[in-house]
Amino acid sequence: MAADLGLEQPERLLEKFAGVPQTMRVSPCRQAGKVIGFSPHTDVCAMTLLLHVNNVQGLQIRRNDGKWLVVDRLDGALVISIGGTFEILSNGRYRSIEHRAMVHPDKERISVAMFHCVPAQRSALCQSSWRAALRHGTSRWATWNL
Ligand SMILES: O=C(O)CCC(=O)C(=O)O
Ligand SMILES: [Fe+2]
Repeated sequence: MAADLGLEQPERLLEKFAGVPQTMRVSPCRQAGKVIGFSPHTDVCAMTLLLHVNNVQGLQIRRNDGKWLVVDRLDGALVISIGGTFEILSNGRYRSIEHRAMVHPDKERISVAMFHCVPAQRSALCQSSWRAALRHGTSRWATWNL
């Protein structure tokens, strides 16, 4: 992805978007068909790595036709999603997908995410950089300094 974005120093991507881990536990609910664990959203960070820890499926992504598609759980596999930061920095070349997570009627659901984000204290500067990225396209990203 870094190469595709035309970065002169692809390894700098790792430095800029440090990972913040978070564990999510969603309690079972008998009325699972009527409630949502995580409401529809797109992640704001650059990239999310998600691991479904126990054997309880629940993640769904919204397809272009508006229908929800179940993301099958694969043992030990990470689900990697693009966040809004990357969508902006790539001028929409990489799209942040809308997703949600459903609850299970009788099993707790546990997932662990690593959100790769711009550090919060730098966000004001980032917002002006995003605007620059939008104006000038991805080539500006190569010289984007935090
Ligand atoms: O637990 C999941 O499957 C998704 C969680 C999620 O979308 C999030 O925390 O942003
Ligand atoms: Fe999410």
